[in-house]
Amino acid sequence: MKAVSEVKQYDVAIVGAGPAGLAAAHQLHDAGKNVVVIEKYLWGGTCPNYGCDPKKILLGAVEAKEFTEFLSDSGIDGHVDINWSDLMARKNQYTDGISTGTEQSLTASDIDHIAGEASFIDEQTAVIHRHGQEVATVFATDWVLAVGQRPAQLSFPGAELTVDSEQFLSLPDLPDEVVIIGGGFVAIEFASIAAAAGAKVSLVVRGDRLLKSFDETMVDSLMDQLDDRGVQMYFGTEVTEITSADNGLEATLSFGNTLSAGLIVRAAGRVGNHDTLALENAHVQFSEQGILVDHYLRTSNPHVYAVGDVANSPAPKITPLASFESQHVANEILGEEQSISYPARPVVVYGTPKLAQTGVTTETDDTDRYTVNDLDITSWYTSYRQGEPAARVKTVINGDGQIVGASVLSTHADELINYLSSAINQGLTKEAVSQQLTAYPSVASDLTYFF
Ligand SMILES: Cc1cc2nc3c(=O)[nH]c(=O)nc-3n(C[C@H](O)[C@H](O)[C@H](O)COP(=O)(O)OP(=O)(O)OC[C@H]3O[C@@H](n4cnc5c(N)ncnc54)[C@H](O)[C@@H]3O)c2cc1C
Ligand SMILES: NC(=O)c1ccc[n+]([C@@H]2O[C@H](COP(=O)([O-])OP(=O)(O)OC[C@H]3O[C@@H](n4cnc5c(N)ncnc54)[C@H](O)[C@@H]3O)[C@@H](O)[C@H]2O)c1
Repeated sequence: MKAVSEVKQYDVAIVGAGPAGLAAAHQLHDAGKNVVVIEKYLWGGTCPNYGCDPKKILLGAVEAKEFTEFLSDSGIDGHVDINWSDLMARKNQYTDGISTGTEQSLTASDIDHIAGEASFIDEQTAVIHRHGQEVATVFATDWVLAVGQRPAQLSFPGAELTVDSEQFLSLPDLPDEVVIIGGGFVAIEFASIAAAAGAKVSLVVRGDRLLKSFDETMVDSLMDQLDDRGVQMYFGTEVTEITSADNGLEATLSFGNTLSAGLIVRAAGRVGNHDTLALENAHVQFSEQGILVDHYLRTSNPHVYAVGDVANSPAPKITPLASFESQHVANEILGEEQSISYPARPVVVYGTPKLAQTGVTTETDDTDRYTVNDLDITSWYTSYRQGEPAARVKTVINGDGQIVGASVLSTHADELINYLSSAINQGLTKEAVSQQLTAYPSVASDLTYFF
């Protein structure tokens, strides 16, 4: 076996300093464990550096513009434009300090951390490489793998001319014409931002609909809104080639026609970073969907757990779930043996408008157990006040009158879905919700009338 650097010994080694890795690191350290965190790129991971947070900063300007347009000729005169480079500067001002600040907070908390890429050499030992050099060897009693995902590559000729989500969120200029490949979260969020910022946006979607995990009728309502905002959608088609043209790029679609674009964004799903870890040396099994875990989030190696985006667990790959899984594993390492059970989880697509869902699907056809209410709330006070062009809520109520599921389409869907998730997790009936005191008029005061 190749000689390794001096072996550092820990109770727990955590690979990946995103929301998942950091949550476990702080919890285990606070409980007295000797912990190390290993990160190969930016401290803080995807969400604050090149995911959720920068995206929602861009959306801040989009919402301000939309709110102005909603009241155009109804109290607001004039036109608002998004200045992309100023907006990007504002975003950079936020993200530039994230990685350093996160590392500083590990130092301040006295948590050992190593910059570099971890790969296993046996069941409990990994070497850490930085810029091709071996910088450390780590042995730990337990390992938490929280290495996340990266954008999937595409393999047609010219695919290297596309940009991924991280590059989109740092674009110095936004071209006039943008093609986005994909029909999931990233594609819709970026289409909403680019269209509001003035680009002509085309979505190229391989399947026959957007957002397969959401209620189809709600997705149809979202599509109508995207259509009204000028987003062109091509379904059942793929990009088969991209070539450089005089003024930019040209994408050829599988049904033969071409789209010109200054920018082509690859938003065709994400793949796990487990392939960076030499998992075979640790006898940790994985599939294309990520690291295989049981109900305790344990891998095939009893010393190794996997959490967050890289775990092939049944949870959606979003930040709150990454932290939730991580806290669960930290509790297990601290001696609390319990299989994981997920509460109702709010999932939001930050488009224009936002689409959110939680709990039992509003597409349920189990009429013996559930009643589904479907309300167009566009004319309700909250939407009317802001001139919102479309708003809709669906709720699922069980036989005991408890709220068990919901879908919301609205500029306020991110807030409403939190209230609804909270009601579901507390087992509240519709009567109990109507007895809650809320400020009036407010988004929350509409809740009483949803059921
Ligand atoms: C564009 C975009 C927008 C998003 N928006 C939202 C949103 O609005 N809301 C939401 O809830 N979720 C959102 N997500 C998803 C969210 O970012 C992820 O669910 C979350 O970051 C997962 O956390 P994690 O810790 O599992 O992985 P990550 O945050 O990806 O962290 C994993 C870390 O591991 C590191 N790493 C990888 N391999 C190694 C190795 N071998 N050695 C050392 N380090 C390694 C990586 O560099 C990375 O820093 C978004 C994602 C994207 C891409
Ligand atoms: N608001 C949020 O919480 C948020 C935002 C962004 C991302 N995320 C997370 O990141 C994950 C990844 O997002 P995503 O949008 O990249 O993936 P996704 O899995 O949501 O969607 C991928 C889409 O690309 C399509 N596709 C795949 N290959 C294609 C091809 N060759 N041509 C055309 N279309 C193709 C798929 O049919 C699908 O519609 C999400 O599942 C979610 O977990 C969450």
